[in-house]
Amino acid sequence: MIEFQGVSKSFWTGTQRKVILDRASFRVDLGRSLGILAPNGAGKTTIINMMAGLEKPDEGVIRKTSRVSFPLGFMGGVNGKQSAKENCRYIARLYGLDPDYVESFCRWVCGLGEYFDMPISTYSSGMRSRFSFSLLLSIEFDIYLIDEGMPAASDVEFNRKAGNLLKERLQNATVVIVSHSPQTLQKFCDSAAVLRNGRLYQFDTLEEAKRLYDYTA
Ligand SMILES: Nc1ncnc2c1ncn2[C@@H]1O[C@H](COP(=O)(O)OP(=O)(O)OP(=O)(O)O)[C@@H](O)[C@H]1O
Repeated sequence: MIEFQGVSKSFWTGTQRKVILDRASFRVDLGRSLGILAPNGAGKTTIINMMAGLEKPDEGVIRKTSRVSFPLGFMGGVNGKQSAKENCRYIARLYGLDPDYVESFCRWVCGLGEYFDMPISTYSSGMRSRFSFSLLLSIEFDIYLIDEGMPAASDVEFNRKAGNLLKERLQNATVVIVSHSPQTLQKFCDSAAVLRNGRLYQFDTLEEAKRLYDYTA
């Protein structure tokens, strides 16, 4: 479970305050995947980062009682001077997992060939996405955080393999996915919310969320 209690977050732009959340309270329960709809710049990435613990609220409390993933595509914990092999073995140790297992799983999923043993700084953005996706899938979390705005991998074979693995993983896990597109959320979510004017409006169905989203778009 992830619970936001009276959480506020805003940024000062130099001329005005950009409000992302204004004393918002909501929770994400295990087994009930949540899709958050919001237009560009509304604060989707900021909310995902707060759930991951990468960004702090200005006020309020964020409580977590489950294993929550880093956001899909997050490369902050990866050392660009080292190879995918070295990085995934290191991260496996941080999570108390078997480095041999994590290495062979990632090597198989991301399909980078000899680049898996070369420094990450030599990868294209698509190759980085493939590596970070495989790393996320190699670790079992209760709640997976997905920001649809992150750079995507364009390799068809990889997308098929990773998509199937993600679907399998989500049978026993919960996902929080943020997107500006209702179609993306349809595939994953049991409930939906709309982020608007600092508030998160939660709905039982995506249809209801879409109505508010379309109305305010
Ligand atoms: N550190 C910061 N300082 C100032 N403004 C920021 C900062 N981080 C984010 N913002 C602003 O807060 C708003 C929300 O940013 P965020 O990246 O969370 O939006 P988003 O909904 O994910 O956008 P997109 O759909 O374009 O990915 C934007 O207007 C952004 O410019």
